[in-house]
Amino acid sequence: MEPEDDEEPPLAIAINDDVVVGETPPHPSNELRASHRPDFAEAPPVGVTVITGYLGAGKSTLVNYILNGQHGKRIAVILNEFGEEIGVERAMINEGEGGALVEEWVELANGCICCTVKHSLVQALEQLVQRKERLDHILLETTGLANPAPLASVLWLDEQLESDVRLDSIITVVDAKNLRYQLKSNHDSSSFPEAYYQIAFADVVILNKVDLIASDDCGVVLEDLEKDIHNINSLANIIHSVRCQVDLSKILNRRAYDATHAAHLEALLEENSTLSTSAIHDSGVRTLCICEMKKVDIDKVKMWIEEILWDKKYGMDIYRCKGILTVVNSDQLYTLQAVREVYEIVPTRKWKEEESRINKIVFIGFAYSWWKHLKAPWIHKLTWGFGDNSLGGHVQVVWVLKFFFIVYTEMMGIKRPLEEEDFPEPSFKQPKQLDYNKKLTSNTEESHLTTLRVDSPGRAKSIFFKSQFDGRLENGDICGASLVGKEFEPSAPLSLVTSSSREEDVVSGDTSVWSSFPGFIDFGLPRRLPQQFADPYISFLNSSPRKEVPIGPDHQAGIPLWDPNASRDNNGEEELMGTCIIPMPDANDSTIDEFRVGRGRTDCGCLDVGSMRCVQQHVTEAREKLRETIGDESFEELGFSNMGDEVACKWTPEEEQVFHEVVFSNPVSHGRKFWKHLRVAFPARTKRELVSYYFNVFMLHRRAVQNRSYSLDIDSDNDEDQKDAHGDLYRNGSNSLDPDTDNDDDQQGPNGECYAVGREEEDSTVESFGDQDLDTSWVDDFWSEPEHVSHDEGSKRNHDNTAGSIFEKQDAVEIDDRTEKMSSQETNKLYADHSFDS
Ligand SMILES: Nc1nc2c(ncn2[C@@H]2O[C@H](COP(=O)(O)OP(=O)(O)OP(=O)(O)O)[C@@H](O)[C@H]2O)c(=O)[nH]1
Repeated sequence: MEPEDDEEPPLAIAINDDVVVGETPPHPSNELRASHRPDFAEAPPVGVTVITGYLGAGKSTLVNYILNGQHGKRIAVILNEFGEEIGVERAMINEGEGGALVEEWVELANGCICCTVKHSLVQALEQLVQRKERLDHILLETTGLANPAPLASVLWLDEQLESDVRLDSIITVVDAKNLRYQLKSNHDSSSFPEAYYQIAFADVVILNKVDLIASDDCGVVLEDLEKDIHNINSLANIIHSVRCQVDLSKILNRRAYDATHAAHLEALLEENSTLSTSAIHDSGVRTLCICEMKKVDIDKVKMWIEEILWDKKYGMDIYRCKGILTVVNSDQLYTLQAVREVYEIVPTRKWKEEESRINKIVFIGFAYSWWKHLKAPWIHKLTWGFGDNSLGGHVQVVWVLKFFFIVYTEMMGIKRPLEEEDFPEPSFKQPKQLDYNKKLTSNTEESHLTTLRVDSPGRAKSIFFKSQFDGRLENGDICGASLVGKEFEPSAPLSLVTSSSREEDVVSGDTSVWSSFPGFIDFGLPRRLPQQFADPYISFLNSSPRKEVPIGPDHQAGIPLWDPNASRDNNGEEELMGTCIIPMPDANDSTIDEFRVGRGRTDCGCLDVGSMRCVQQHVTEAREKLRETIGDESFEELGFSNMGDEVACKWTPEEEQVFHEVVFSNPVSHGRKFWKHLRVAFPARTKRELVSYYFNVFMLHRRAVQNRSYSLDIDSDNDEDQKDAHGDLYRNGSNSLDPDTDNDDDQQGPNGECYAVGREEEDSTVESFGDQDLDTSWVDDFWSEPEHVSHDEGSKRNHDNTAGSIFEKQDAVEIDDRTEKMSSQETNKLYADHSFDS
């Protein structure tokens, strides 16, 4: 296992313009200490105002108001957005006429600031305060679904930051129109926990949108709302506002953490530390993001939005929607804003020349039924809303956790895009890789046209202390410099959407493949180019990476001897030996035979019985039946929605392609560890997601194909050739996607039917990992190359590997046998065991 803890964390943002390009920037934590910065040693700490509030309450309105205010302060803003909002937010931000100007845009697609990106937050702060001499204040706008507790703990309790940054105050913006509903729902059913905690932590509550309260009973309603707020937080100052136009002296430099407030905050933090994730996040909330390049007809969009918001036509309960639109016969950028059923579409400004005109709409709301609809044909209706009936590209549906974290400051006065030189020169050692790049690019260009995403909100894992946060995997480096210094060193093999050596290839890399990697900066900034493989053949010389498993009494669990006479009176572990815990069915019961496991389905009427499609259909039916039986809530809670092929929905086709490529390009026979490369290829994916995808989707698909393959159809020379997520053939080690005509029939059944590797699911699924952190460090040590599953006892119709790899084959059989026998429970246990080990 790599000594990750010793590594420097990836930089959040290359914000220090004093650093010469090419030089390693100084470690931020060193920079942070006043002793290392004699020039600024005396400078007072920079105040950080946390602006929080539920979805659509008016946080951005407040930020815009502050940035444009005549306060004379140089303000930096850190913005953590939820879902795929970056494009939307960025376009919507008023860059300030005479007010603050945006200097830098950075996205960290790592999760909710309150859950998973605290580490990145600290780094961003560290780097901001390095320029403290030009900075008076920092605003930190959270997502509408953030719990302020972890932020408060980072800003207030963190000793490292103490000297340079101080928590000035927590401002919570609430929506006067919707607050009642949110608090009542929280009271009745624990929905909207975020709204509750945001008020609980506030120093100031801005009771915004009072203009939306009917004027007749406005006074009474506001008084009641104030009572509600004070019931949650008696210390909060409440300010009424319309469009957050408040006296800024009541917002900035409050120095709220005097003795009284500090005690209050401390008590809250203490209380919060014991809360479970589900207590602080509404687990039903999802994000759906739709992108479309074509210009839209604004009337159709309005009709479509009204159907969604007002008629709830697609079963969605939308809490929040925002978007940018490019409209026919107009060069104006239109913004769409909706909070519950109130919406507006207004022209905001002219599209800039360098901007790519796009429609991008983000919906956030209660989610269960969305998924059903996403699979259903309403997608077509939905895109029909955009001008014409054709999709113009294929629709991707993915479930991903993605949040964006943007830092911009007013110091420079103009945007400073990253320099071309900030990005590493790629090395190109394998000409074949170039073909693959081209293929990937062309495959994905069309899919760039229409993108449909469903995002899931983050779940808090380590609530309080940043030391608990493992930023390595989840915390991708957005500027690339630090990754290049570590995982992307020239010799490090990396297989993903690799770059080519030519300039035009760099340009052609601007596809949705790139956009599926959150670790780059979108909107016109140069793409970070990952490095190529080292010589793939070199590791042929290495021995098998398989680890030795020690045996003997020192390493194995003790199993007591069977004693038929053991009585329950005995204490100790023997007492249950021989005692039937789960009653077994009566062997003489004839009805049991009917349902005997292993006989296959008796009720299947599919024409393509036994095909992967057939299996998938039955699994889906069983899943739906189970959902009906146990109810949606239990279904979600037990993790069934994160199990099996459902997991694939959280991945874009491009990501899946890269996943396959990475795994197959790092085969056991080459002594490679694909987990390591997966982590590099997917810096924003958690270990849990990687492992989950591997076991729930990748492995089951492979097994499905293998189970249906005939040994005679397989060219033994190409034993390691694999098909990727979309059925394209490529060869391990060579990274070639060149189809091998010898293997054209690899996936044909006895009657010549074709088995495409697609969205199928085998009869078994692997259980989800629940809400706990999955420590997959064992993956590095133990499960080095489980993908090498080439022999299948069960199907007797498998690859017949002949010459040249006997040693590998033995390994594979062992691994295969073990996975074959693993039930989902056992698999989970295996994860758990190894998490504990490591
Ligand atoms: N009528 C009315 N609308 C307001 C007021 N304040 C903000 N809005 C509108 O409410 C919508 C949401 O405002 P934002 O500032 O984007 O809300 P937010 O809290 O940043 O939203 P998220 O980023 O989704 O969390 C926008 O359409 C605003 O124009 C107000 O006082 N009255």
